Amino acid sequence: MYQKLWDVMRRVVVQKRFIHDQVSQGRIHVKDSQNSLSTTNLGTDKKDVNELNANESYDSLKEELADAVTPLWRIPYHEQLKIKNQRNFEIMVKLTKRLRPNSNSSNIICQLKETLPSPVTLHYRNKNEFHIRYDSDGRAVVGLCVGKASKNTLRCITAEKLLNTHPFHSNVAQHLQNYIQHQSKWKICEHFQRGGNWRGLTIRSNYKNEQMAIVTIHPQNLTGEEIHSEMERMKDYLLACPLSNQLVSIYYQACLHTRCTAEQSPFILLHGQSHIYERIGEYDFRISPESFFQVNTQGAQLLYETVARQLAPERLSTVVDLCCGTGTQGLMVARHCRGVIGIELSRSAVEDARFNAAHNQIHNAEFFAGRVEKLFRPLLEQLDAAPDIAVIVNPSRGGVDDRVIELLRSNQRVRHVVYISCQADGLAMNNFVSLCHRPTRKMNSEPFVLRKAIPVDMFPHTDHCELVLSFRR
Ligand SMILES: C[S@@+](CC[C@H](N)C(=O)[O-])C[C@H]1O[C@@H](n2cnc3c(N)ncnc32)[C@H](O)[C@@H]1O
Repeated sequence: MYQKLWDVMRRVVVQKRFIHDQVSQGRIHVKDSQNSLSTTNLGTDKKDVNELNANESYDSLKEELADAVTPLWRIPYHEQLKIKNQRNFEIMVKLTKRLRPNSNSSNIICQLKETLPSPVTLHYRNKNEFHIRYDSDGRAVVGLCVGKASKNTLRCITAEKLLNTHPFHSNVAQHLQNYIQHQSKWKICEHFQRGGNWRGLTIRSNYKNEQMAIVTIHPQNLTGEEIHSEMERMKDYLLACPLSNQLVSIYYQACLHTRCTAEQSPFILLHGQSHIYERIGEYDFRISPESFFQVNTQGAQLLYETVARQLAPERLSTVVDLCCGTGTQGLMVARHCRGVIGIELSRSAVEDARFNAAHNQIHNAEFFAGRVEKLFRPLLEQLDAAPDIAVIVNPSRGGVDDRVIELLRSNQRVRHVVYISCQADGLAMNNFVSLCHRPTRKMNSEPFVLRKAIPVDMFPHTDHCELVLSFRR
């Protein structure tokens, strides 16, 4: 049943038919898109979802967006977790087959725990990246896109009905949309060569519901002064809207490409604070406009606690946090070990990490900006006196370069690696295989053994899940 459900998630049309069948057979309980919920037995999120959906209706566009962005939204949360359990089991079967081609598929390579549920299932995203496009009537929409430009089916739909999106974020998007529709002389930039300026809006928020808005525009041929005066007008408009007291920071970025780093094109502060601050447990973390931060803060706390338990660094261990972002994970174990060293590509995230260490009075953590595939070797050479090195690896979806895995395997003082993957059946699986395969002529060092896999659900209603893998030797 869950295998079927998994396939269904990927194809929305089939999804609806399948879920209809399952419901009529009483196997699963789904939310009715026209009105609250169709059955009882809803587990932990029953009350929230009931409250949320009462008297609400979804038009077909909103439903299409919900199906694309949150493909499990019709299924109660405890059923979603079963789907994720099954999915993670399949990932472990795949990994087992790659490492032991002759093995029986019911015998997976390590202990697989049940998926840890997200502490919050509704409106959990602390960041949304909205697009700005025209609708079929030529009106500006600040929302999320579904469909494909190549097939001429691309549409931008407002996100206020999405279960994972905070109403405050949709609120700011709505205000900007009103501004563009009724006040601005600028057009929307849908294709760089065809002119137009408005491109996107990113909203970040924290536990206090304070928000940072980052508006992305294409400068085209406008002068700096023309850009700045339009941005000032937009800022004044947003600050005159209801709930604008929550908008503690407004930036814009004039960007010539699909995405620009701060080095390519600076983020210009129009209003308020330069950063927002998020709290996880007893720690406060500063976040810059472009730094990575886990999108579900309470889920992140669960993830970091899970990783810390698996890593269990000793007093004399040095913890190396590869792809450390703003330093969150490493800083949360720093008090339990000799020291923490983080490597991260984004300069602004590294500046945040250094600030975060000082701000939380952690004095045994250092952070370096650069690529792990370049910086990890010299770092290990500097650590030649460290008795024990425990490594956290938390890269983007593509995993880390082979050279990083070779270094982990060839350094005998690395006895423990905890790898966090948001797409364990993608390229990252090559990393897991390389850590564990038996010695070859190219990599003849002692392999790691995968001891435990713990899925942590950071993304309710979607088909994504983090997987924490604990490797030892
Ligand atoms: C999934 S995030 C994890 C960040 C951090 N561990 C956390 O929990 O917030 C992945 C991070 O890897 C960084 N990154 C991607 N490729 C990298 C590379 N080659 N070298 C160093 N960092 C990289 C990204 O900038 C991003 O901050």
